Amino acid sequence: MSTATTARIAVRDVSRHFTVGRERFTALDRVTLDIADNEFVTLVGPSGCGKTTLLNILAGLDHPTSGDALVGGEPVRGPGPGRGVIFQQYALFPWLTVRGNVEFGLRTAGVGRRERRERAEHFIRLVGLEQFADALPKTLSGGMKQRCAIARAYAVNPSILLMDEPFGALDALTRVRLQEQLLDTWNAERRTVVFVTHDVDEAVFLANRVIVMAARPGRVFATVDVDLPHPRTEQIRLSPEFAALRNRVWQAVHHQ
Ligand SMILES: Nc1ncnc2c1ncn2[C@@H]1O[C@H](COP(=O)(O)OP(=O)(O)OP(=O)(O)O)[C@@H](O)[C@H]1O
Repeated sequence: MSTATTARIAVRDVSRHFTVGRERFTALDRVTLDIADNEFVTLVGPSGCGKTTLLNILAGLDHPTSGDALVGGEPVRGPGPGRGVIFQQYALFPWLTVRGNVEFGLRTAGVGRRERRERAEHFIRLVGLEQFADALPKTLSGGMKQRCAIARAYAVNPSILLMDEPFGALDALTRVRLQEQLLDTWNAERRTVVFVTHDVDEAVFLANRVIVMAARPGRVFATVDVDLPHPRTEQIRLSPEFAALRNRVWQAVHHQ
């Protein structure tokens, strides 16, 4: 399978209104932003600022009321294989093993048996689940299920990964491990990643750029470039540079 080369995202003046009863509610108000090929961007902001709405629009699961969401210069009209989506709930098929889950998308894409097997093995190894390739989801921990979901999303070779609070339901330690593993995976096989989180530390640790959103109406409030080196180790997490960036993002989120 080839990887799409057009993973550039352009959001142009996107607004999204919802009508509830007689009330018209502005979930997104003229959001404009550009995300480059292979960039890792995190979206952070208070509850209700439109993070999920924006991600859904990029996924093609929702549409702007006005404005355009473009991927590789083309308007997003619906979901597509070039964009993999990972949600907070694991969304694995309970009757399929880890390998079966990772192979599933490849089968739908018409990939032959042998290549399917090879690609699944590769991504299962990349997320460190090789010992559990034949296990069913119910026998896995939350963190392992989420690693399986990441392997499954990666396997179909999307050029863009859209992740909505994927580690939100996990304990702090598992969360930190998965952040490191996600970055290892991203360093090994670059993708454009848009990652929604409530967690300021997570937003800074993962990103090349943090986009801070504000609510009522949902909009881009601030952008913070994260120039911390890779690999991002525990040492980086404990560094004064990390603390300074974290404080900037924290201020932007909490003193809007
Ligand atoms: N289908 C819908 N119908 C009506 N209102 C909606 C709908 N979807 C979202 N909204 C509203 O739009 C606003 C933005 O919601 P969204 O889920 O995008 O925010 P969020 O920043 O992801 O929030 P959270 O961090 O709590 O998940 C919220 O006020 C929400 O109530």
